[in-house]
Formats: sequence, structure tokens, C-alpha cells
Amino acid sequence: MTAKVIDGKAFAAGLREQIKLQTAAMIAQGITPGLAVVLVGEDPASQVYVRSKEKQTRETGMNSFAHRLSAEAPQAELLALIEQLNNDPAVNGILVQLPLPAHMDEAAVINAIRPEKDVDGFHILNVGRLATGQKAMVPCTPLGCLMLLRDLLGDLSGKSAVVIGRSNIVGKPMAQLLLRDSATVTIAHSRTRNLPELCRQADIVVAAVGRPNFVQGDWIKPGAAVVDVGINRTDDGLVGDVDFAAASQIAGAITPVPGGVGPMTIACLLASTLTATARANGLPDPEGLTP
Ligand SMILES: NC(=O)C1=CN([C@@H]2O[C@H](COP(=O)(O)OP(=O)(O)OC[C@H]3O[C@@H](n4cnc5c(N)ncnc54)[C@H](OP(=O)(O)O)[C@@H]3O)[C@@H](O)[C@H]2O)C=CC1
Ligand SMILES: Nc1nc(=O)c2c([nH]1)NC[C@@H]1CN(c3ccc(C(=O)N[C@@H](CCC(=O)O)C(=O)O)cc3)C=[N+]21
Ligand SMILES: [Mg+2]
Repeated sequence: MTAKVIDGKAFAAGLREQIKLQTAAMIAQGITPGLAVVLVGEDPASQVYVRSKEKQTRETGMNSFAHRLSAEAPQAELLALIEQLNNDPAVNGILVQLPLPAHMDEAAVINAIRPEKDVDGFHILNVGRLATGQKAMVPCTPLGCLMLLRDLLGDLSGKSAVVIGRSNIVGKPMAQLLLRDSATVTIAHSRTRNLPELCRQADIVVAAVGRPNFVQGDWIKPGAAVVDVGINRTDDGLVGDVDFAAASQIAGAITPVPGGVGPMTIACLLASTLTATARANGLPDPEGLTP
């Protein structure tokens, strides 16, 4: 059997078209959504992502505000910038690119963002809202994965899902979203004992590990949906966390790397910026862009 290769790049392009239309409708009402992206330091990969975010933000008709701080900037300088953005009515969304330099306290920085403008969904209030089933800003990567899975499978109710990875930015919120859709969710991590067996029972496997080709083909249940979040730079180029060649012989559907989850992350960031703008202006949530 050969899996359907899920075209995240095309799905994301379609999403951006919808966002563009809804942004135009908002601009016609005198409201232009604005996204501020803050980059601390000169990490080359982060610079690439930030440039890509700025470009796509502008292409959808939103305002993009970029702020760059040196790797040595004191945390107080970053907190002062966040406070300025919190109070700027033209800024509806704030993203502070992670990771931050080691001298900064990531949680303190994230929690300084006004939760309504926290388009990453990393603020403690949004984490708690998601966990308790309240209206929240939802992390972009898991939201993108959820959209792909719903599009592929329809109702996720009763499906068994294994999420490999328990980070605050991918694994945990992914598990929360799947649980909210009534999937039966197992979260695996580096201390998990019987990972291949757990995966073999799963209708859905989401891999967010950060190890190239970690998930083996024979871990996959025939016909299962495999979502590969991993971004690993190797001598063979960019590869995911799943052994794609092997897994795509067995899975029902699989996301490629690149061209799978990555483009969805950025499209969902724009979707969340539109959602934040709508909520800030007392408008209904945008159609088809919230979980
Ligand atoms: N496509 C996209 O848009 C995005 C891609 N990424 C990519 O996704 C990947 C994961 O990112 P992130 O969540 O931040 O990574 P983290 O490093 O924060 O988390 C990795 C997780 O994998 C677990 N893990 C590590 N080794 C094993 C193992 N041998 N068996 C089982 N679990 C293991 C860790 O377990 P433990 O907790 O026990 O250490 C941890 O929970 C990375 O490749 C990253 O680049 C990230 C964000 C967005
Ligand atoms: N505050 C914050 N929010 C984030 O969402 C965030 C972050 N920090 N730090 C880094 C990670 C990583 N991340 C990616 C986004 C897009 C691609 C992406 O577009 N990937 C392309 C390939 C890009 C390439 O060629 O390098 C693809 O998979 O097709 C990947 C990874 C967001 N992150
Ligand atoms: Mg991490």
C-alpha cells in the first residue's frame, strides 16, 4: 500500500487565500490586522522563519511589524518592547521567536505578552484555557496538524492517537486539541517503554521529537494517519522525525517534510492574528480558522 501524501503546502496556500479575503473584509470596516514578530539574536534558521512570516503577513494584507534585538540585549529591554506592543492598538498579535538566548527567562517573557495578543498560544492563561475547554489562542503548529487531520479523517471522535513528544509548544497542546475532539490520546516521551507497540495500535501518530527518521515504518498500523512535525537539518537536507520512505509504504496518509506541517504553522499564525483582531474589535470569530 502506498500512503496518500498530505500536501500541507497546498492546504496552507488555500488557508491563506481565505485569510486574505477575510482580512480584506475587515480592512473595508476600517480595521487592519497587525502582527508584530520579535527576534532576539542572529540564529540563521530563526531569521529565515521570521522573514517568511513577514512576507506572508504582508501578502494577506495585514500589517507586519518586525523588531530585532541583539543576542546580548538585557531581558528588561525585551520586556519594555513587549509592553510597548501590548499597548499599541495597531498590533493585534505578538510573536516572540523561540528559543531565546540563555540569559532570558522564556516563561517570564511569554507571560508578559497580553494573552489576547498571544498568537502563539504560549501564555499560561491560554494554556489553561485550552486545557479547561475555554476559548483560547491555540498554538499554531498543533492547530495546523489538527486542521490536516480533520480534513483527512473528518470526525476524530474515538480514534486512537499517539503524540510523541511532550513539549509545551507542540506535544502537549497537540494532545489537548486531539482530546478536545474526543480522540483517545497517549502522550509518549523519552521515558516511554513500549513506543513501537503503542504506535502500532494508533489510528493517528503525531511525531514531534526532533530526531531524524526516528519513527520506523514497522511502528505504523496499516492505513494510519502519520503527521510529521519534525524539522531536522541533516547532510541529506531537511528531514522529518519519521522514516518517510518506509512509513509511506504502510500508512494511509502521511505528511512530508518539507511541505507538510511547516507551511501550516505559518498559515495558522496568520489565522490566529485574524482571530485576535476580530476578538479585539467585538467581531465574531473568523469562519473556518479557529479550532
Ligand atoms: N513544523 C513546524 O512548524 C515545527 C516543527 N518543530 C520541530 O518539531 C520537533 C519537536 O519540537 P519541540 O517539541 O520543540 O522539541 P523538544 O525538544 O522541546 O521536545 C522533544 C520531545 O521529544 C521527546 N523525545 C526525545 N527523544 C525521544 C525518544 N527517544 N523517544 C521518545 N520521545 C523522545 C522528548 O522527551 P522528554 O520530554 O522526555 O525529553 C520531548 O518531549 C523538532 O524537530 C522541531 O524542530 C517545532 C515547532 C514547529
Ligand atoms: N514563538 C515561536 N513560534 C513558533 O511557531 C516557532 C518558534 N517560536 N520557533 C521555531 C519553531 C519552528 N517553526 C517553524 C515554522 C515554519 C516552518 C516551515 O515553514 N517549514 C518548511 C520548510 C522551511 C525550510 O526550508 O527551512 C516546511 O516544513 O516545509 C518550520 C518550523 C515555528 N516555530
Ligand atoms: Mg523546544
